[in-house]
Amino acid sequence: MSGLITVKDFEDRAASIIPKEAFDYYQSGADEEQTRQLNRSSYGRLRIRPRMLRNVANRDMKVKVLGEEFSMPIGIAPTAFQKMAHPEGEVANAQAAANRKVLFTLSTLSNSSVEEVADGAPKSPKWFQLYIYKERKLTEKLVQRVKKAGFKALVVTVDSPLFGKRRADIRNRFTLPPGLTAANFEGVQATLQGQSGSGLNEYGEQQLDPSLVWDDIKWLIKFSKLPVLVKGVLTKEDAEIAVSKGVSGIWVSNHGGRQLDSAPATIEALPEIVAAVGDRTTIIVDGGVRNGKDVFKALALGAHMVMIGRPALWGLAVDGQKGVEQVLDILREELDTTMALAGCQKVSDITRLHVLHEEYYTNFSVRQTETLMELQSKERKGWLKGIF
Ligand SMILES: Cc1cc2nc3c(=O)[nH]c(=O)nc-3n(C[C@H](O)[C@H](O)[C@H](O)COP(=O)(O)O)c2cc1C
Ligand SMILES: CCCCCCC(=O)C(=O)O
Repeated sequence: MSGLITVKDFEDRAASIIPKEAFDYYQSGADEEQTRQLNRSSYGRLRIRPRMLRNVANRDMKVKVLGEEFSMPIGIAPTAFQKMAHPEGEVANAQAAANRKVLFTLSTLSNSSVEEVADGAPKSPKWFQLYIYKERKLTEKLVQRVKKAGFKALVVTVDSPLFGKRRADIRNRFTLPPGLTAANFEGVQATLQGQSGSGLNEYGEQQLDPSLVWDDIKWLIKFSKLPVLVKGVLTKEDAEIAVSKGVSGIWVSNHGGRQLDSAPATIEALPEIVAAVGDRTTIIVDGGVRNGKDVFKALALGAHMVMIGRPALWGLAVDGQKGVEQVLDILREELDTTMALAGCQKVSDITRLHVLHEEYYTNFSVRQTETLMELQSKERKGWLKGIF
């Protein structure tokens, strides 16, 4: 597609293609959308400290996460109901990920079933995002199917005992368009009603289990025998508990600002989590990532992999599988440029010292000079006291 050179270009084009009700569902955050906006603006407050003369002639973005190699540290986060963006939905998104050798995560609430995605994109490196249902047998059956279909890990979303109030969905009485279902289920679990407000809120209250506690994660690890990551962690306390229960990774997320409004931006929450458990487990982050500089900043603050949610939906809406590939290519090229200009040849060259909060430059003081010196000795391990 010509003329589309940024993720924002894809978003604007998608807005003119997708029906309003679906675009509102994809775009919206909870309540006043403070957290959704903060996810973006917080990246803008971070500065990259570039290093010079580092021989960046040959650059390499490959990373290994949970033993699997990916072509770059950018993957696709789970988003529900992708056939509202394009008739090929999740299969096209997963195939784009396979073609670019990046991680794809399928939502429990997909319009294509786990089997359809596994058959349609057999080479896609894929994880499965799990919502735990009140009817536990339903979850158990689904996990068995996920394993059989070849998904490599489970990502349990822990920020959704119920769904945040997305005002546009309430006003639109959001429900799935005719012909689309939650394809992993049959019967009542496959449909959304939207009787008195948003069908999502009604469905969540009826179906999902709000009584979950950390021991349920232990149960899932034992029962599934798959690596389990927890998605939606925003504090070092929860990160510590998660690691003590045996998870294989922490996915720092505020659900794209769609759950608790006033929660911190994920790039603000990341440093305390990295400082607490970053040397013991895999750290993934998502939320507001829209260009290669954002990815670089998240890696500098200690993430091992950075995920995109809405940008893949915009790519899908604009041109199906090819559109997602183009969005991934834009981000890859931008990260590559950022690495070169910041003096990094490979991902492991990106260190904690490559990123500082704007206050370091705009509000310079002795205290902050000391902080920088402290940082120099700790490199990636420490988090920036007094600046965040
Ligand atoms: C339309 C939409 C649907 C989503 N569906 C799910 C879902 O089914 N499960 C889940 O864990 N997170 C879901 N998320 C959250 C994403 O996985 C991810 O955390 C978020 O989109 C990242 O922020 P970004 O969109 O700014 O990149 C959804 C987000 C959006 C925008
Ligand atoms: C329970 C039906 C709602 C699907 C929610 C998918 C999701 O996580 C979202 O943010 O939307």
